[in-house]
Amino acid sequence: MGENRESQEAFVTLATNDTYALGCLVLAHSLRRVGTTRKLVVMVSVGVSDSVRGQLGSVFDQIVPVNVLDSSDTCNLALLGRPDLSVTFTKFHCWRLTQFKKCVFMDADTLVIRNIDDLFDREELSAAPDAGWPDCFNSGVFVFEPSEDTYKKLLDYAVTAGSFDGGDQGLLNLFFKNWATEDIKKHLPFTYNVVSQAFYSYLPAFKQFYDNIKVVHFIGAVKPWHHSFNVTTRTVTPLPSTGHSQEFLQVWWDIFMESVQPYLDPQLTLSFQTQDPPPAPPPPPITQHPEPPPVQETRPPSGLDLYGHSNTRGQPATSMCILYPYVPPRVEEEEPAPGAPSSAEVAVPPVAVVDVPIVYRDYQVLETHYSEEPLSSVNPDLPPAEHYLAQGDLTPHPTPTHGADYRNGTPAVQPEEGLQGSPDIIDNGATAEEEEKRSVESLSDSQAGIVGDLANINLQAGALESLPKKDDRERKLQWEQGQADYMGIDRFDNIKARLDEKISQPNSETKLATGESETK
Ligand SMILES: O=c1ccn([C@@H]2O[C@H](COP(=O)(O)OP(=O)(O)O[C@H]3O[C@H](CO)[C@@H](O)[C@H](O)[C@H]3O)[C@@H](O)[C@H]2O)c(=O)[nH]1
Ligand SMILES: [Mn+2]
Repeated sequence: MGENRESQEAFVTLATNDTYALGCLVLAHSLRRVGTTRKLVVMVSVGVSDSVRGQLGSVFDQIVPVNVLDSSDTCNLALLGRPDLSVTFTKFHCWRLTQFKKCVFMDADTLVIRNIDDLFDREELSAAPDAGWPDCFNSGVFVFEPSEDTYKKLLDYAVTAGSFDGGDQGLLNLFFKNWATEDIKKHLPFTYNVVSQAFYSYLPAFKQFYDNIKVVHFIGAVKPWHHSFNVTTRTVTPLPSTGHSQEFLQVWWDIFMESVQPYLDPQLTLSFQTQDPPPAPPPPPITQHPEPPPVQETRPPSGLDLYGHSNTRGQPATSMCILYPYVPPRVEEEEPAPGAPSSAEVAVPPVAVVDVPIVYRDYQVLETHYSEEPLSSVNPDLPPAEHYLAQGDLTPHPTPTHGADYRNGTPAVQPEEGLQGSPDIIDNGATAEEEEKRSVESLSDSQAGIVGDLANINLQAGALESLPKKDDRERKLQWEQGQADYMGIDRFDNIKARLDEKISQPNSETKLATGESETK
């Protein structure tokens, strides 16, 4: 493979704000770790601060500024009447990277587990099937050939045809409409874009092909950076009902903690805080932009609910609270004074809250087959959400496992270890239940943004579980028809627990248990 070819091919990603840029940083480091020989390019819009751009520059070969809506472009002028599609079209700017012959676009919420440079042997438009509708491709990973002409055609098409899902994926699937039937070589194996639903929708396949997984894609409204991370146990606590796999969340966080977090500009972190800022950490090793730009006050506007979070589910959402944890840079621990609590004993809660527009479809599993009520309306007969918060009912069955240890050069994923069930004891001696309670109690109002939202989800789930149970056979039938009760008995953590149980008994038949938990 000539060096020339390698310099003409690139992985491309996109961030329109600092939060997604964190994802881009982890993605780029994951690509470097598997030894890619291709260029890394990130497209950024004005929403990405100078400070974060500086950090992007340390791992990407090129940072390409793009406009969300460029009024100097005649095609884009037509789009001014369609602000809903503006972020969508930002992705299409990748076709303008004509300094490259071939590229692979990757969403900021993807994570590379194994080398995927062989993708450059594929043609435009190659992509993997979408788990939700396999005759469509998922637009989180795709091979394309940059061309101004294609870019213009895409925009023209967008203005006339529009996108059936309001996002780029709907539009790209209409534009490349022969993908499903024309050329099987353009169907990437699913292992090049394993979306989170796969972890619970087809567990035997997940287990069978686990070793081949090359790219994990954390689709949906809840992203890896929304989770909280315990600096003592160095484990991430999965949020319920996202479908994200614990072990891949852990891989994401291991990379974040190792290669991204220590270099974040502390002033940037502080500028996002709304309440109770923690003591300022020492300056990070890299500060490329000593004067960060002024960042808008992000205190939640009035009119939001108890948790400072607008409950807009079911309506086109305009903003949500996004959390990412403040974790102090790793410093050599001094001997703690005898009896004094070590700072490392306390789980560091998330503190940052920023407003981020949501224009993408919400994959969070919110549908239910029991309730007629839209989930956005909370049942007034139920206890208030604080009741559930007080009971620590947010993460019912955390199953901490340890992910890959890149630092020791061990493989990115160790399937046997990862797939085995994990003890319910967290490293520091607390039981999972205690740990969970403590982490919930330690949340301040500002931090409760997304947690409050998830509390509402659980509130619904709690209500559903108290309803009379449906006939088992009927439910099994529903499962087979793809109508699993994701909010209740078929919740991801329930299924995972059952799977763990099966796996820990290797001779027993592994099957999807959809009925009552079996008696043994
Ligand atoms: O405010 C935003 C939103 C999105 N993005 C970028 O756009 C990508 C797509 O958004 P994402 O939140 O990852 O969407 P998904 O949850 O993955 O949802 C699906 O639907 C999207 C819209 O059709 C497609 O872009 C995705 O590839 C597809 O997986 C992100 O990864 C980022 O690179 C931003 O930079 N800022
Ligand atoms: Mn995505």
